[in-house]
Amino acid sequence: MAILVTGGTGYIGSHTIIELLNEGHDVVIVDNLSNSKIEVLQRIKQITSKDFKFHEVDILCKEALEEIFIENSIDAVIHFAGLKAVAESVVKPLFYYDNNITGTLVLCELMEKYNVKKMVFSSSATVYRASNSPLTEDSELGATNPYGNTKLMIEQILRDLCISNSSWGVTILRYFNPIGAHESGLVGEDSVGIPNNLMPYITQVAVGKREQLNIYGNDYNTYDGTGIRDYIHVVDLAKGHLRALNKIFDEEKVNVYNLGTGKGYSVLEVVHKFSKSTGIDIPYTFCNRRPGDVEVCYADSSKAFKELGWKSERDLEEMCKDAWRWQTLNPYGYTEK
Ligand SMILES: NC(=O)c1ccc[n+]([C@@H]2O[C@H](COP(=O)([O-])OP(=O)(O)OC[C@H]3O[C@@H](n4cnc5c(N)ncnc54)[C@H](O)[C@@H]3O)[C@@H](O)[C@H]2O)c1
Ligand SMILES: O=c1ccn([C@@H]2O[C@H](COP(=O)(O)OP(=O)(O)O[C@H]3O[C@H](CO)[C@H](O)[C@H](O)[C@H]3O)[C@@H](O)[C@H]2O)c(=O)[nH]1
Repeated sequence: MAILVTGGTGYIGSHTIIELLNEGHDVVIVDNLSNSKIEVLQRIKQITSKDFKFHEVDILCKEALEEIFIENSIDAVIHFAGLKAVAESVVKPLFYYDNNITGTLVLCELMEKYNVKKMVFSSSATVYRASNSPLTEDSELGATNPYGNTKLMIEQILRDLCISNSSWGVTILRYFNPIGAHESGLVGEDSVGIPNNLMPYITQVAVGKREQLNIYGNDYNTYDGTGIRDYIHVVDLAKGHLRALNKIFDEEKVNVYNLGTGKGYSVLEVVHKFSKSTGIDIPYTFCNRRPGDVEVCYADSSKAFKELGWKSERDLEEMCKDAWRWQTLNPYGYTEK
């Protein structure tokens, strides 16, 4: 198939493209490089020895995006492009609503115009109220910040599109906490500035870029007091997209799947596993809870296994080792320094 990948130079997109190319798909990438680096394209080529197309285009720019639909015969779209920093979304809601929602509307309008009505969409576990883990796809929904609202709104837009015309087919994937990197150490997460997320912060402490990890809260009602999440290896997550692609041509128009491991780990467990896997101690200090954080969040991913034949295969140790390999081989990410 020929797949248009929006946001394809980003963290999850780049890993997914490697899997798509390895399975023989044709790939056209569109990304405005607002949160990614062009160097990743060389790395993908190095790993796969395959060619693909790249367009530096903002998906809000309808004319430029339309050119891509005119020039390429596309079968389906995997839509990763979006802004994802929760705290930033609280400060800049209009920026987030515009980029994520207007961007999706422009994309869908062109998909309809050029009769490309099949999409896999990146949603998030953040759409759940998250009070009752394990979370199934039917758990109660509700977002607490503009970023989460954009995901919920886009899910609704895609549902309405499928109701409007039966030739639309959409698979919504709700990711839990992707971490790790490609085993080659050539492709990984290149956080801009101070990382918000746990694993990139840990690896930056390990490499000496940051002094210590701040653990946000040790007074949660969990066995060691720290928050529990469902960490999933980014390569397992990427592989889930290939299984999801088969589903968009199905009878059922909208399908929703959790992509997680089904297992929750506390912050302290992740820190200890990282130290054990790499031999590096991570100094940490406990501080206040981070506003908006939930206590426990992990997936019931049995639906993805039943219907897509997908399940995660890599364990926490592999996630830590791969994240560390990426960090040590690329202390400054994709840039030299
Ligand atoms: N990483 C996570 O923890 C996580 C969890 C759940 C859901 N998601 C979702 O998965 C998707 C991919 O996440 P990621 O971690 O790879 O993020 P990322 O920031 O690494 O990748 C997103 C890519 O989209 C591009 N982009 C953003 N706005 C664009 C626009 N208007 N036009 C063109 N390109 C644009 C960015 O430059 C970036 O390369 C996002 O939609 C994100 O919300 C991520
Ligand atoms: O420096 C840090 C960073 C994180 N944490 C803790 O580590 C856990 C994981 O935090 P992350 O920021 O890595 O991940 P979140 O679960 O908070 O959020 C991520 O996963 C969600 C899906 O579950 C959403 O997609 C969200 O956008 C994405 O950032 C939380 O308990 C958090 O409090 C720390 O203690 N110190």
